[in-house]
Amino acid sequence: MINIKNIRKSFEDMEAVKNVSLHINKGSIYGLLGSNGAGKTTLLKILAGIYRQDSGEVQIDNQSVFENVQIKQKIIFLPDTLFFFSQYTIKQMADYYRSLFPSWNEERYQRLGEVFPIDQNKKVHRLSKGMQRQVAFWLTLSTMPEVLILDEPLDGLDAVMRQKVKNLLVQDVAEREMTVLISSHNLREVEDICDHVGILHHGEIMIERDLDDLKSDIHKIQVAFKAGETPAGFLQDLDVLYQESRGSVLLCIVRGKEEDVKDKVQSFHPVLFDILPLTLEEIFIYEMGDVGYAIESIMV
Ligand SMILES: Nc1ncnc2c1ncn2[C@@H]1O[C@H](COP(=O)(O)OP(=O)(O)OP(=O)(O)O)[C@@H](O)[C@H]1O
Repeated sequence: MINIKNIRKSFEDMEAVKNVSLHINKGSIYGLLGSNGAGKTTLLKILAGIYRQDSGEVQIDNQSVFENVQIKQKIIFLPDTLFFFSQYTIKQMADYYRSLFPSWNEERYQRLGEVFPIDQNKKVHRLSKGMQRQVAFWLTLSTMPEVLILDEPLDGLDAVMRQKVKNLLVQDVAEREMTVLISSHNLREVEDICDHVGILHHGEIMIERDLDDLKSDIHKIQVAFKAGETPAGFLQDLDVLYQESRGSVLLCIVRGKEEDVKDKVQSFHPVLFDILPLTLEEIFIYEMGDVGYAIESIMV
């Protein structure tokens, strides 16, 4: 559905996106993660047709996005800094969206008024930051987008509202195969809804995988040996991303299939051995460490 091929984008002499390729299937929720300044927002804006890439292709349903009005009516980009016309009420903003998007669904708009309990006659600018974000989702989801591009989408929402919004997103994906691309630093928030993740660093995609596959391929192990000494060859046998000693216990983050890691560790006859899954946040931290993003003593 979304195909990005070898795109590059520079701002003056600074290359923000370097030869990025991505494929996002229809009906999937893709988490775009990355360090500060990695190029996430630039990539999202290229995909939304706001920026034009310097080279490469960006296609949705096999059509180029930039200056393509038809495709742009199917996409909504919700930036981290929201825009509303000053002086407009929610109702007036809804009129504007209604005129802009042929796919606007009035029944959905009215139903979502129960999820977002805000008076439609209120001026959007006078609402709190979190309430403005609720309005943004209210209007956005009423347009029934085929592709939803979200930059830090849950910022400012309270815990109940975050859950409600996540449920609405998942519901639209399940019921009408909406495709969602989310960029967020809040990995705990995106972990439970994304099915794919891509990690961007210095403008390049480091990892792009199905989230379950990614999680099944990286583990935290705690291991200790008789006499407190790590046997020669133990670490060389494993694909270690990070290691730290705590007394006689060695803590490691290792890549590999769980069964293979278990077999290798057990062949060294440890007196203590635990293998634990990692959260997406931990995977992100250790993968970033592997490409030289400083991590020290952050084992959790
Ligand atoms: N309009 C612009 N003009 C010049 N440089 C820009 C512009 N927009 C982004 N950049 C630069 O491009 C790089 C990538 O920025 P971008 O906003 O895409 O990163 P990001 O991954 O979204 O970062 P963050 O997580 O901090 O929001 C940064 O070095 C930034 O300074």
